[in-house]
Amino acid sequence: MTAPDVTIDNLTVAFKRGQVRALDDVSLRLPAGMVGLLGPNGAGKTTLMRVLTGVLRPTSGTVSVDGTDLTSRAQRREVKAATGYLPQELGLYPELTARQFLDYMALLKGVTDRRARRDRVEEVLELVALGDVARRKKLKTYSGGMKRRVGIAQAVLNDPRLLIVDEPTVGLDPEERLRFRGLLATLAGDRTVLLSTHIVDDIVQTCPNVVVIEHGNVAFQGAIGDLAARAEGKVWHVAQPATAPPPDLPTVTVTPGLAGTTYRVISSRTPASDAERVTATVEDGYMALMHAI
Ligand SMILES: Nc1ncnc2c1ncn2[C@@H]1O[C@H](COP(=O)(O)OP(=O)(O)OP(=O)(O)O)[C@@H](O)[C@H]1O
Repeated sequence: MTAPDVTIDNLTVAFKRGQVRALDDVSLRLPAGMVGLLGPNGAGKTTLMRVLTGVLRPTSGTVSVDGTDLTSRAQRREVKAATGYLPQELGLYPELTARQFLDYMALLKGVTDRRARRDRVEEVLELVALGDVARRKKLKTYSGGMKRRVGIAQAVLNDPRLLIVDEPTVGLDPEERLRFRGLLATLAGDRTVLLSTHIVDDIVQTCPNVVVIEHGNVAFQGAIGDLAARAEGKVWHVAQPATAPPPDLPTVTVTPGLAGTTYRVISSRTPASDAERVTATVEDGYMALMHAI
């Protein structure tokens, strides 16, 4: 497999007869490997993912994976083959085992040959490390992390070039979260995995590249280190003897201590005479971007 080429050009998605522009003339190039997708609520992330999975047709613009135009009705079959999707809420059938469920999903995806289906289901179960349990147990007995792994297994049944994963670690305990992150990184290889999440740490730990969407526009696309660099020189620790925050400055963290509270704030100017400048993180970069500082 060569590195996939995911290209989005001048993508606009309008709702309500054009009154709402969920995406407004968005152009992006998604490289192979893991790409984080960040943005505040209502920014347009879900709309972008729905277009990329072929569920939603854009108002204008083009999206292609290895030359397959995802917005074309004529290429529907190719679109299905090119993309895999793990939505936030994937309906699993509680009375089925993972294997039975995946067999059914493979059938829906057009694998009609029984033996081919069985082989592929075994492969993906192996890939997500669910082999043994899946043989015996019904899905209703699975933990959150195991269910998420079944979700990923169904999304990669067709070995897609572009895998889209929406808020996958919400509700997982810390250990399950780490395991799941590891699984996504393994799957990335030379495909593109687009990971949408509000958990910046998930992106910091797994994604070399990141896209930030705000109000339907691309606010940032590039290397994760460059997003952090966006805030370099503008991150301060301000200690307050009382618990009143420094006025009007975006606050990244608040750390209570014996001598008072320390606020981590973003500011292009020294916010207080005793403020200490500190190294910027990705979260700081995101905050600086959102507040146009
Ligand atoms: N079917 C629709 N009809 C009308 N407006 C819509 C529709 N779908 C999305 N929108 C609007 O488009 C904008 C972008 O929505 P979208 O769901 O893509 O945001 P999001 O970034 O995924 O948000 P969240 O993080 O909360 O899931 C919002 O203003 C939303 O209200």
